[in-house]
Amino acid sequence: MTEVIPHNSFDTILVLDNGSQYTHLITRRLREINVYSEMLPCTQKLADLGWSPKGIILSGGPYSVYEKDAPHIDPAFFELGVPILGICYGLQEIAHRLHADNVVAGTAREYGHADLQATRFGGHVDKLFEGLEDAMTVWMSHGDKLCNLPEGFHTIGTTKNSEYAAIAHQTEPVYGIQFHPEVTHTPQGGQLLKNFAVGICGAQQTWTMSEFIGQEITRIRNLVGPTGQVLGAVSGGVDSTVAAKLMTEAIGDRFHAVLVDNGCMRLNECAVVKDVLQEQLGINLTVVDASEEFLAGLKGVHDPEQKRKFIGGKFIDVFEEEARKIEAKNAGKVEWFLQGTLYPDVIESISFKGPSQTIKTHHNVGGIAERLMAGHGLKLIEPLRELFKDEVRELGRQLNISAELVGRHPFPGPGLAIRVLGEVTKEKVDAARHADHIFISMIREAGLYDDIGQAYAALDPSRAVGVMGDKRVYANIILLRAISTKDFMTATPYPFSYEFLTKVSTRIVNEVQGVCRVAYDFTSKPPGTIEME
Ligand SMILES: Nc1ncnc2c1ncn2[C@@H]1O[C@H](COP(=O)(O)OP(=O)(O)OP(=O)(O)O)[C@@H](O)[C@H]1O
Ligand SMILES: O=c1[nH]c(=O)c2[nH+]cn([C@@H]3O[C@H](COP(=O)(O)O)[C@@H](O)[C@H]3O)c2[nH]1
Ligand SMILES: NC(=O)CC[C@H](N)C(=O)O
Ligand SMILES: [Mg+2]
Repeated sequence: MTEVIPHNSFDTILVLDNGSQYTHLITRRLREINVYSEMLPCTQKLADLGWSPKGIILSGGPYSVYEKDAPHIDPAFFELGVPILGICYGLQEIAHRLHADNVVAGTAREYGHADLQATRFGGHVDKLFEGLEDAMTVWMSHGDKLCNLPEGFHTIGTTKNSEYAAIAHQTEPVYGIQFHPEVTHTPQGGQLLKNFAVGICGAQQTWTMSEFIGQEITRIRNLVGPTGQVLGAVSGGVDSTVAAKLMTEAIGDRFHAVLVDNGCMRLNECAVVKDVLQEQLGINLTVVDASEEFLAGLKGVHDPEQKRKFIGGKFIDVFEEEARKIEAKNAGKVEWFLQGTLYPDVIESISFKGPSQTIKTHHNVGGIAERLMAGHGLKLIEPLRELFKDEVRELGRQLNISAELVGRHPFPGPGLAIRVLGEVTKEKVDAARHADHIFISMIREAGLYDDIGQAYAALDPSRAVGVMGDKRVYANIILLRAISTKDFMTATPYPFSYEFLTKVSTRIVNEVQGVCRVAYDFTSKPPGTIEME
């Protein structure tokens, strides 16, 4: 039986990655039009693929096709008979394989905006530009170019610098474009990709989260079998909650969720997560209060990396113990461990980084999985590994998870421990937690929450002098941080109004014990990071 995984049950466009920074965007753009797409490195052999793509896109890449060590696509893909679209390096690869002299280093590099003029020939050749205007704004990023029209092709588009900026084979569904349709700077790029995937490859636009739920539940049931038990760590964050709800839909109480209270959670967090996951979503959840163990172990530890190391290790200890308890209670072996891996993690681990560099292997959050897999022989189950974050959010909405939870700001596993600078004590965590609660509540009341990528209050244990009620005080400083970001890789400080920050500051100084100053962090990332430690 063919396994129920997306590329076996949805029409799939295969993207072969030649190392471009934008390859994942091709996959994104196709998914946005409900066409399922997967990315694999350009070193993929057709013989090892094991499934049938409806069409193939060859991405851009940093190499020059004529260089000695440049990567080349397995020729078998060209014999497969499915439509092929080459983008930038991909176009150059199509031209180069027909004749080595077809691609040369250009005299002028072309970066950024270019004006493309399309030419129509009739028949399938025109399908790539169907419905697009003849004069197109496109976005380029290349130094090499085609110096000859490859044999058997028509030129369907030219720019000032590139005589063969777009080509189509006269009889076969093979196309190549020098520009990047996947970036938003190519306004008609989305339509072009749709023309290729839907119009040329005939892919059905069936990739929706409601379709995915049904198929994924079937897949989980087949994988786990009629009696298998699955364990999963949940944080109350979006990914683990959505994954846990999906598991519960598939196998009910044979899925065991564990939330660890590490003593550094936000105000009422464990109670709220328990209420939402257990009472509202019907997830079989155990909350383990290990707060004292964590706080005891953090005593005297000042170094951020040592704090993280201790928390990560302790986390696994607590989790392993809980796994044994659950096994004892169920009088049966737990065979599976749930992990909320997302597609960007998968892409990160498989993208083509070049012949001389090793391709990074996929790493798991906190190492919980590795230790449980090694120690307990648990197998990994990753129901979100084909999904992007916005797809996970949509999946959450389809699974009736509240908009509030689905839109939650990320919260790091070590929690407030990395937001109390230096040594962590219960008093300092309490102060940071209280200030954080005031800040976030005021952000919500002001209607700003969904506009901000992430916000929190941290505690600087240095002391400053203040005067409160005519008395001299010598107390800690609260640091407020809020950022705007697309992907959490880069970020800018959120532009609150002066009035808003003043109000927050007044409340924190008045209400939080041991604090006499409030500062707002204006640092971007880079050079700052989002968390303090
Ligand atoms: N307090 C906790 N108890 C149990 N598991 C936890 C805890 N904190 C973190 N984890 C585990 O670590 C994983 C990594 O957290 P991560 O923040 O990447 O994802 P998330 O919390 O599910 O979602 P989000 O990215 O929206 O916060 C979680 O999915 C969960 O499995
Ligand atoms: O689960 C997590 N465990 C961690 O140890 C951790 N450290 C940082 N983060 C989150 O990652 C994003 C980027 O944070 P930085 O700019 O501080 O690296 C931000 O969203 C951070 O909150 C973590 N999440
Ligand atoms: N973006 C690309 O794919 C660039 C391809 C090739 N490295 C060039 O410079 O032309
Ligand atoms: Mg989280």
